[in-house]
Amino acid sequence: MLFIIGLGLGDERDITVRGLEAVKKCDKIYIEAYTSLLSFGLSTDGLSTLEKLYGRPITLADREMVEEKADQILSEARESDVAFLVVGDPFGATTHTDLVVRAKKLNIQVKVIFNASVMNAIGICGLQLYRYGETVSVPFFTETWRPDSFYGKIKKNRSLGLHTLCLLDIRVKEPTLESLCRGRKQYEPPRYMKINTAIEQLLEVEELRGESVYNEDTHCVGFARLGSEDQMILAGTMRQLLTVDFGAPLHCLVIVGETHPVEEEMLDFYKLTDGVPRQNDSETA
Ligand SMILES: C[S@@+](CC[C@H](N)C(=O)[O-])C[C@H]1O[C@@H](n2cnc3c(N)ncnc32)[C@H](O)[C@@H]1O
Repeated sequence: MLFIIGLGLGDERDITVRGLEAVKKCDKIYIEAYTSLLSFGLSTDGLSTLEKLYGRPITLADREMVEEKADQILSEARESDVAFLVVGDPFGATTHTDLVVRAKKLNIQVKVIFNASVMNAIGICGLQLYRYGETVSVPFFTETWRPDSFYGKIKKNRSLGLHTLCLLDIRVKEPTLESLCRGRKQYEPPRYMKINTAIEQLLEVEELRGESVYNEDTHCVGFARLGSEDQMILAGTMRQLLTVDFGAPLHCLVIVGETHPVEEEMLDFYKLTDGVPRQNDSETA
């Protein structure tokens, strides 16, 4: 049996009771480590807090492993109970449907155990989840690659008065250009996009495309480390948020659409007034 288990957003204590029970009875445990940040952490003694909690070793499944060695995970799941852990929810933002489809085609039983996702945690700012349009991803721009497909989607959402969740790029285990040329893999240090970079890139694209989809005065909400004790949530214009230090990753950004008075009332608590938020939200984590 293949158990696909959501770990939630904060730390190792956010696994559900049902999830923990499943992990404890599995013969092998993998953790997906490329679409989210392990604030759950691999500690310096080499044993992660998760491994301590479960009393079991965990294999880090990076993108290469999940994409190239899924067969190994699946053949183990055919013979025994295997846990595949995902930070957040297994089907929140990053869908692990590929693994599920492959398992089902091989007649391997799959059990999914849900958890909180960034997709619902953003509800804390008061913007109603059912008033969002399509979620977009903002990739890191390079000198030669500046993809802007998010722009059309944001335009559509805004034309309908809907909010837009922007998920920000994560670069983990990216091979260096040099190593690709030499055929021997070496990796860039991990990079997590900050809200400031995302806003810079969004404004750059607006400048280039010029379709007046948003501008520096457009209202947004920035979120950092949702679900952690020190989560940070601030509402302000793009200009205001551009200079805020949101601290350590992970970050995401919401571009606010048309608001209902009830949404406004809640959002007000997170608004920057004279550069200072009315409320620090860490106590609600
Ligand atoms: C591809 S999604 C992974 C979603 C995860 N499976 C879930 O259900 O939450 C990763 C992106 O979501 C956003 N994100 C994930 N966790 C976050 C958190 N705790 N606080 C703020 N943003 C977060 C970041 O923009 C990050 O790059």
